[in-house]
Amino acid sequence: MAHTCNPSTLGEINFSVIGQYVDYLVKEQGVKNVFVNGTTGEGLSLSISERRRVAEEWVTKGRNKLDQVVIHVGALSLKESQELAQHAAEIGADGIAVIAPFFLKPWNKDVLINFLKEVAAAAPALPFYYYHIPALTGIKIRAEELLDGIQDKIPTFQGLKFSDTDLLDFGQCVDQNRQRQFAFLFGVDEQLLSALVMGATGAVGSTYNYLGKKTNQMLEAFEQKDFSVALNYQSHFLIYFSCLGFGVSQTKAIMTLVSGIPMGPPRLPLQKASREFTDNAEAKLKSLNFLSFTSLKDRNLEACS
Ligand SMILES: CC(=O)N[C@H](C=O)[C@@H](O)[C@H](O)[C@H](O)CO
Ligand SMILES: CC(=O)C(=O)O
Repeated sequence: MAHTCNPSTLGEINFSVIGQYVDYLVKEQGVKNVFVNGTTGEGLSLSISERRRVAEEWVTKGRNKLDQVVIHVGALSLKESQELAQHAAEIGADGIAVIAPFFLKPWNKDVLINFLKEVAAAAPALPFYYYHIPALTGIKIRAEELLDGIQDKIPTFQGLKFSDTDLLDFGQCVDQNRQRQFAFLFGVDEQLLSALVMGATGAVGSTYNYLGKKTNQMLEAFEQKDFSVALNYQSHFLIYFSCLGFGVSQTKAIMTLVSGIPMGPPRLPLQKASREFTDNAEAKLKSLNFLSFTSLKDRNLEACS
């Protein structure tokens, strides 16, 4: 996530909370891998210099605490994407991820691969992940098709972050690459259990910021083949939380309530979650015994220093 800390409409980034955020994820949520400057972090709404600084902060503060820091370096400009990829390598990140460029669009698989290949080549020693998120990019090229022969073009290809509800496509990606050691990271948190059944090897998502511990319990139950317990986690928490709303603004508000770390509002064109949403979320979280910080809401959401 980016920590945009207002009063101004620009939503400046509050870099100073990143260290605290790392500690919270590791100690309170049992989350030791982070995906920086993606959707939740509003990576595409940040300037290149902001993206560089956020990445540096996560890598620095995460040293000896986090296992992996993967930086999303996708951009509309190939040149900017390459600059960010090279930067990620220089600062010692563990991997890079890229979405499809979404204004002037790659119209088929080969064109998309050509773009990704040029970005990957700017960081030839870093594992490369394709970030498939068609609902936001508008690029509907199936992941299964994209993966076919991808290592010939992108030798550093390491895996996929699959943020789409098409479990058939996801299952085919897994099935057709069985011999390869790819990471199949699933990104629709509400469907994670189904994706595990289809062969997901991990998950990347916004809700793990505050549901990391619960999700780890679900993964554990799945591992133990205790499917009714796993299903209970999936339905109880994620379906419950989806009533609250899962947009980027809402995630920041929920995360502030749950963690006590001021995430601040998002940057335009996103808008801060409404007061009504926050009050409702606070009441629901309280009823679930989710809040360790019950009376800090106003301070956390409004005041940032
Ligand atoms: C569109 C979006 O933000 N997708 C995230 C990951 O990619 C997910 O983690 C969702 O936020 C999550 O599944 C809640 O809908
Ligand atoms: C949630 C997620 O995966 C992202 O922020 O990109």
